[in-house]
Amino acid sequence: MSSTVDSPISSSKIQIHQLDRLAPRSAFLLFYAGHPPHQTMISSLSARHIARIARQQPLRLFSSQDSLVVTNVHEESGVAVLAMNRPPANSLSLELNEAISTSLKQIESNPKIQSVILASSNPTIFSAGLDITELISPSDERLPKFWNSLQQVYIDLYGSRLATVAAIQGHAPAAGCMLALACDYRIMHGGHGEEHLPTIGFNETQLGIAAPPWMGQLMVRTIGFRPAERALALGTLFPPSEALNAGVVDDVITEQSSSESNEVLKALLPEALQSQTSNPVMIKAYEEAACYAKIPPQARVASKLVTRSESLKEMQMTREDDTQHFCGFITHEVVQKNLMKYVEKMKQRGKAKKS
Ligand SMILES: CCCCC/C=C\C/C=C\C/C=C/C(=O)SCCNC(=O)CCNC(=O)[C@H](O)C(C)(C)COP(=O)(O)OP(=O)(O)OC[C@H]1O[C@@H](n2cnc3c(N)ncnc32)[C@H](O)[C@@H]1OP(=O)(O)O
Repeated sequence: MSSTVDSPISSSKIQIHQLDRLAPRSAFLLFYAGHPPHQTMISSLSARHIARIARQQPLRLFSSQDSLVVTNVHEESGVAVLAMNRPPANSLSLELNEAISTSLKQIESNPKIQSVILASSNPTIFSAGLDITELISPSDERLPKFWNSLQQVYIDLYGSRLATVAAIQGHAPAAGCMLALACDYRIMHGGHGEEHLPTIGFNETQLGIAAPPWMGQLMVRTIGFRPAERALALGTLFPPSEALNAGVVDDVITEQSSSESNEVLKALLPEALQSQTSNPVMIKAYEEAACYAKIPPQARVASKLVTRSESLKEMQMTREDDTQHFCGFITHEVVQKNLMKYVEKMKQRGKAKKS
């Protein structure tokens, strides 16, 4: 038996072949059909259940509005998109970190996909870094779990078999910058006039904390020892042209979106990103991702291992110590005070902006 399901989140259709007999592979099947499912929702539905609903009515696998991450794959070009979707700022909570890791693994499990674009559904913020509210008066149970989920995102992105391209539409401070630096290629939007320049960098010292060694080393490996040493100490947030000069990003796009939407992007982008089909950062990110996807994968992955395996091994070896340091540091009275002050300032700024 074969049936077709219209998905409310895209115009494409999911072919369901003899779904009743494919119980353990149902999530896979849907994923291969171009609809990477939201992990928790899919795992709570049995294949039999899905097949029954599919015969009766359009199947709502997940709503793009309440998914922390939205994804889509384009098998023809071997490119996928994974976009963070946690309003208002894509700040990294435990749940967002887990969603990024899970979705990346799902995309990796499709052998037809060779590249992924890491993007944001927010046109002005790539990611605001760690969700600072996770750091204030945290519970003993959640804090290490939270930090572990961030370490895991780094390991998954930095060590991915996929070529990873960061489409940085807007701000990317601290752990937001880490996400971008863990990718293979970074394209940043040049901003809309001098007053609205997005920035990228490790600004931790400005918050009274220091980037952990693996994050600091990521910057060192990206821009070199001396510039990284200075940027880390000062907590420098680079505007686009400075980020390009320093090598924090590989490309800066200054042109405005055209009125014509790009046909491949229409097929590639998840619904939450359909407004970005004429966005020059997305277009460039797709071109770059498609270019990587054409390289023989074994050779591409082997070359990535040459530059990344040592630091990944080191990360695995020091992971537990890193978690202990982080939890000890964050729960220190002085650090807590600094963080509270910082959040207070952030809220005041938000209020002032709204009034
Ligand atoms: C050896 C021992 C090692 C120990 C290591 C110890 C610690 C290391 C720690 C960690 C490394 C990583 C750290 C981090 O990532 S900390 C987070 C750093 N991020 C920031 O400082 C960014 C703060 N945000 C901003 O600057 C701005 O919001 C922005 C991103 C530039 C966007 O500006 P914009 O004007 O467009 O938006 P708003 O400012 O109005 O923000 C919208 C909305 O989002 C809320 N928000 C923003 N950022 C965060 C955040 N990081 N966490 C939680 N919430 C955030 C903001 O409050 C607004 O909310 P509102 O309710 O007012 O709408």
